[in-house]
Amino acid sequence: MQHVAAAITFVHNNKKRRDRASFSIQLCRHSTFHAQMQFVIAAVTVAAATAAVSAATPAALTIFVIQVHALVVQHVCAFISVSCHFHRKSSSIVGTMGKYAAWPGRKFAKKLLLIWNGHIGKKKKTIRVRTEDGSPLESKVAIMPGKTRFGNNLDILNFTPASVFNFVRESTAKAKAEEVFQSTKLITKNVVYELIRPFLGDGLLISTDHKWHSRRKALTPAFHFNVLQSFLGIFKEECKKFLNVLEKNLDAELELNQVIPPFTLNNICETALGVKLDDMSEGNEYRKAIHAIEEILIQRVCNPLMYYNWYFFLYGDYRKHSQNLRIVHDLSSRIIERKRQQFQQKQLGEVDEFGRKQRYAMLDTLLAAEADGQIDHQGICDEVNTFMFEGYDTTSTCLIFTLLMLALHEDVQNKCYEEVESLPEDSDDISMFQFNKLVYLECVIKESLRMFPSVPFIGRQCVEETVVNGMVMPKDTQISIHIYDIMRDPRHFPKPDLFQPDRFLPENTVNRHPFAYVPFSAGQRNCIGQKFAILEMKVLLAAVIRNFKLLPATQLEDLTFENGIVLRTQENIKVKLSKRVT
Ligand code: HEM
Repeated sequence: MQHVAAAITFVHNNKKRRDRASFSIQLCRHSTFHAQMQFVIAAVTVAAATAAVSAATPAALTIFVIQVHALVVQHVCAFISVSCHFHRKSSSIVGTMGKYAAWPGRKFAKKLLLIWNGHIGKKKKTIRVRTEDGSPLESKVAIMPGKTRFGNNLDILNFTPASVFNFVRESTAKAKAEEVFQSTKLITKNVVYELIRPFLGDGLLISTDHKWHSRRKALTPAFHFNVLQSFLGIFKEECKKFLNVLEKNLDAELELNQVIPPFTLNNICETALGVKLDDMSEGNEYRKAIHAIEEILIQRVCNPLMYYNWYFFLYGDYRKHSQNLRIVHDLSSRIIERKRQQFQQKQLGEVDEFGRKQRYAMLDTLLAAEADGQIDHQGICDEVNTFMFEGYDTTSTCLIFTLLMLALHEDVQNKCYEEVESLPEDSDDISMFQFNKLVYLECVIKESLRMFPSVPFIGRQCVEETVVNGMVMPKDTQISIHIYDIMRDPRHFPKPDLFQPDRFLPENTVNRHPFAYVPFSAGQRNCIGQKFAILEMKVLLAAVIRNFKLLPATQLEDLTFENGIVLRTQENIKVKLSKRVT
């Protein structure tokens, strides 16, 4: 039986859970005992809070989350939504309540508010996002109108992974995203990333400040052209295995979500980490665990009360989360151990036999840094987890969508076929240079990433007061950047919902704004693995197109998009294959 549980949620927007908290009310459907427990807790808190709010002045209602959406400013057509957590601090409510000393529930409500807002009363000033020139905020940004007197908090009732995706998209407005990308102050990730921290630790994706700077500097050479070139043989070998899988699925409907991920996981493990996965079951278990972790993450995003670790521990899927974390962390530990043994046997030198400075793959680089005392074991684990995840799921997603689009657009597929036909017959003879010259295939990958970016939304937060787009954003303001919508802006990509790889032909990109196309993000925190990804995908796509004709089995209209760590669809994506006769 389904229960409707009302939960008052309090989303803190800084680590210390201090002021500028956002406050939202959410109803969630559950059928478990936990839901009943939530209901009891929630019923009490709702009653107390409602009483507190109605007892206080209407000004008290200013505790709420407003999604502030920046309007267009000047020439850039990026989209950005700045989720500014507006409120008047709980302390002001408590203060206002002083006038209602006679109200019997006052003490209880005050206590509740104090619990919610840990360090209440330390600062008396309310800090809000404001415009630099003093004009009304609405003149600079689009503020999502709330449907109730609680602002837009109640508008997110019954969130699901699919509705989160749509809500985030609807709340988008035009503004300059380049200021966010370019800002040296805005390199810290926002509160949502804290939910991935148990999985990825303080690796390159999540870390910030000095740690991020030094790791990024150390790891950049591990993705140098020469290193990538040394990976080519591995990509080709894995590709041969993949083609064998396809051979077995001729004329049947092929579920891309099943066959692509093992290919990209093997690739990242064998190249960047330098370790071959022992058997298929090792990889399967890892992928299943990642999926489970992602599902739990989304549950937490859908119910902000779950942001609290204690609440998640008591009422969330904490145990399932821990079990799956153990699986992924065990695999990465085994990988590090295997590599460490190899590393100790063959200490890596500073220069090669020709006296040139050697460049190492990613895990070798980290082990060398460990030997120099620059990183500890935990640091290596965090980076390995980050690279395994980032390097596998993102490229899988892109390959799945690219193969789907090729199946749906026969003309595009034929043009790609013409291009790849010119490559040497034996794939072992194809050089990196020849892969780089597959210009049209690259346009196809880019167009697919434009329409279906593997990472649709990213986030930042202000660690100090920051001015962006004429808005003064106080410390802890949460910012989400809508990569998905940036790249569907008709001013830069006319008819954005049409798949047109020609948009990326060199002659058509000359005047495009540098921040109009950002599937790998932009600025300092852009993707370190983008060249790796493009090369890996080209190797696979060229081989598939040369050997098979792709036919549609899934239509775009069949798909329901969902929010995940990467872009997800509720349905598996399928294509059909027929062997090309040469
Ligand atoms: C189609 C493939 C890929 C896409 C679309 C993609 C996209 C992105 C995006 C949008 C970011 C910024 C994330 C943020 O700001 O929160 C990012 C960061 C990152 N990506 Fe990728 N990525 C891809 C492939 C890869 C691969 C293959 C690797 C590793 C080999 C990788 C490793 C990373 C890392 C470590 C970061 C964090 C970089 C930093 O903050 O310094 N990515 N990626």
